[in-house]
Amino acid sequence: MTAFELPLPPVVRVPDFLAGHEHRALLDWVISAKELFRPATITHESKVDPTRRISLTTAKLGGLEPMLRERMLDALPRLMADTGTAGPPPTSLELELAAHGDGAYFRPHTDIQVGRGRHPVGAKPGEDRVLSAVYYFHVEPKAFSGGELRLFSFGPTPEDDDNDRTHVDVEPAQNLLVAFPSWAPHEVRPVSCPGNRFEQFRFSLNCWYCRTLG
Ligand SMILES: O=C(O)CCC(=O)C(=O)O
Ligand SMILES: [Fe+2]
Repeated sequence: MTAFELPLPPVVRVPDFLAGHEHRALLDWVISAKELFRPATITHESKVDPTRRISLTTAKLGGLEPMLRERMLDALPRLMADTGTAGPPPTSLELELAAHGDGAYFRPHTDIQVGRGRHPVGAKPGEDRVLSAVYYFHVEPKAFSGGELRLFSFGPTPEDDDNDRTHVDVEPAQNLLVAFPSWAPHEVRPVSCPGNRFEQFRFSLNCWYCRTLG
């Protein structure tokens, strides 16, 4: 039973984000670029820690990078408005591809450091992440289950499964863009992908909109 209904961070969903041919080109490219993916490190720590995160990532987007940057910049005014993000617009973008296979997950975390001893973790020196956006795509028929993006209510980042903590789950649906403030605690729920074939993984494009914070 949920003891308290705590406020959730704002989350924006943009269905059918890319045009059909753009979505297909990205999927084809990622499948062909399997060798570029490496075990993911924890956000701005250079170590791989499978107790906290199991997934594959690459910052290499090939020839699709200019198109993807343009789409993400086009979406920015709507994402800022709908998440209630005030202040000057972000000054740079950080892009990364992720592939979650069988048994993959990313335990609860925030995409920027918060609290004592924090330092900026944005794309350029001094910049911080302001908004986090994730674009989901996969082959049809979909071969994985789970992998929901779980956003938690305000409060400390949960250490472990905390079923009492108010949360909202977003299904990583085909061609969906989701955005939320980078300070919001969230996780990727465990993925099941029988056969563990790379082309059937849960694919995503992570985008962080960055600027210096006052
Ligand atoms: O793939 C997702 O749904 C979120 C990924 C994430 O939280 C991250 O890479 O920081
Ligand atoms: Fe994250």
